[in-house]
Amino acid sequence: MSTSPSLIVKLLASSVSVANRAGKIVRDVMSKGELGIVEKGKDDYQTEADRSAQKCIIASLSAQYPKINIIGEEDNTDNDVDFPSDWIVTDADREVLLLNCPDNLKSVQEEEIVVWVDPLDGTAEYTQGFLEHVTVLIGISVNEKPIAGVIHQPYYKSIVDGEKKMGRTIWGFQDVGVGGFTLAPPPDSLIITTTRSHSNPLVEKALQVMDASQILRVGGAGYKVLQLLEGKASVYVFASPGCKKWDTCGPEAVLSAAGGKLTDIVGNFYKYSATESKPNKMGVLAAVSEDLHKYALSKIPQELKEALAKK
Ligand SMILES: Nc1ncnc2c1ncn2[C@@H]1O[C@H](COP(=O)(O)O)[C@@H](O)[C@H]1OP(=O)(O)O
Ligand SMILES: [Mg+2]
Ligand SMILES: [Mg+2]
Ligand SMILES: [Mg+2]
Repeated sequence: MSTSPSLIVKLLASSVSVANRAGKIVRDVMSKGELGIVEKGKDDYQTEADRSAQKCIIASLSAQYPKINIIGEEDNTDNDVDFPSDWIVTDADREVLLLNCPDNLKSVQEEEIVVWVDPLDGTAEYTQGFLEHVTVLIGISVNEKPIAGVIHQPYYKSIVDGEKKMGRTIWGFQDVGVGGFTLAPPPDSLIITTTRSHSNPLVEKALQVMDASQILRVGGAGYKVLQLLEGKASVYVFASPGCKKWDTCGPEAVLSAAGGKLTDIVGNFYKYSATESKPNKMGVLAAVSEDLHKYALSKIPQELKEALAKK
């Protein structure tokens, strides 16, 4: 007997489709060459791609799910100003629509959902030409927890049925699994992934204590979590307050659906209700397995935890 998909399954399927569209906007702005860079703060930029992709995502999801609380990174996006009608996406990914919803999420109502949107994660890298690091992030949370999420990579190149394809969309769903890529085991030696554009002495201290065989410095929270999922890195360490809820909600949902764990640097989970403060003040510690997360956490000295708490 077939039943109609639950609200959460539909929302995840819509998020996959709209992330694809937002990714095309990100590529189109870059090919036009007019980035329209605005400096929001120190080492903190916004481009026309961030603004437009956010309009596309929020307008599309709020048209279909009017009672969901959707929180996007960019706050000066003139949502009322006209934009192309093809930015409103009402398609839903067909494969995701076929997923079975876990019993505990079957009756979730729109009012109980908070969606965190990072229309372009890795803006610094986008403006500097490190396009592979760029992702579009959509995180779906219920009862403060990320339960499903999407990481779209607009510049991922592949060949599908003999044709070149640009972009891929990875999704994760609690108790269901992940899709859109092939999950790989962690590397044999300890490889850390961390920031390339927001480092400081505390970030460097946390890297030193890990005794890693290699440190990868790449942009974006989404891309670093992808590196964990694809076996390119073992642990993601960022002992600094710069990330916010929209940076981690989607990636955390995908990582935990794959059996991994993302917390702050002292091992506490972040909470994703709409009333939570936006900054992830205590940094990020993530790994593709509980064991690796535990190991990395055991390496962080007490002084470092205290120094970050004082920031
Ligand atoms: N100091 C900061 N100011 C603004 N955003 C930050 C800062 N540190 C981190 N971020 C956000 O977290 C993401 C991951 O950080 P990093 O690449 O440094 O590891 C960044 O791409 C950026 O998201 P965004 O590009 O969406 O603004
Ligand atoms: Mg930003
Ligand atoms: Mg971001
Ligand atoms: Mg962003």
